[in-house]
Amino acid sequence: MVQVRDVRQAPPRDVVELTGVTKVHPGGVRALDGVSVGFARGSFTAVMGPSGSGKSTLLHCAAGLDRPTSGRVVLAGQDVATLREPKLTAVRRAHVGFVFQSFNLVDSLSVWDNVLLPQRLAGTRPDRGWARELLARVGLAGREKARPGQLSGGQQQRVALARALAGRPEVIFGDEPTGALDLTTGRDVLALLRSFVDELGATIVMVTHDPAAAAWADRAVFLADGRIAGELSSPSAEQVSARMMELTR
Ligand SMILES: Nc1ncnc2c1ncn2[C@@H]1O[C@H](COP(=O)(O)OP(=O)(O)OP(=O)(O)O)[C@@H](O)[C@H]1O
Repeated sequence: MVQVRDVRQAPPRDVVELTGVTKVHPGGVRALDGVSVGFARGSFTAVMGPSGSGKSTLLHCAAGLDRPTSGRVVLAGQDVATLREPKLTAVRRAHVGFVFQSFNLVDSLSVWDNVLLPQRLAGTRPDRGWARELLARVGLAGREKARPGQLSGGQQQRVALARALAGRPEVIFGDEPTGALDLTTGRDVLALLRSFVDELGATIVMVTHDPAAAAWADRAVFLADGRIAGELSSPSAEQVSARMMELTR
């Protein structure tokens, strides 16, 4: 019998979907081994796992920064695993926002120009009203003219958060976004990420080593030896720590 899906009960569409993704790095390291995982629109996912388990490789493949050896990566409706440059860069610029551990702001540009830079690179007209709203939301209204070097680490990361969302991307990837921040500042950044999801409908995928950071997510996905090793929904820091202990045993 042909199954017809009832669209009224359709689950939220995955913004990013990896199917059977394997990545063998130069030198023969199999960093990902048949990974299948999806990230639903409007969700916040933490990707966790022991050192060397493939978290960064997963993030890079999911974001179209790296190409898998085999498998499919559908991002915003396109299989980025097979796209060639410059189309791949164009898709990434149009649909993906990034937040890194080391902020990655351009020191020679003002806060304002940093926030608008991805849209300018993508060749789209920056939405200045939205950028202003985002800077206010992250607590930096009035600091548009400052240079990154004049700001604290927490403030720089908040500029990066506004930048990540300024182009209204389909998904924001975070690579240890709180890794360089102290506890309180890191918590502020996580609260902002949470509010982006809850209040603005953003989709966030964040690699982290920190169980307390993962507890801000709707879901924690675990990797071990390049494979999915389970997940937790609405995880607590204690549950995440316990799972990590099992994986590193
Ligand atoms: N560019 C590369 N060339 C060769 N090997 C690589 C490359 N990048 C990653 N690897 C290897 O792939 C495996 C997975 O690395 P990856 O950085 O994805 O793991 P990770 O879980 O993010 O680690 P960590 O938590 O230490 O950052 C490791 O064995 C690593 O040494």
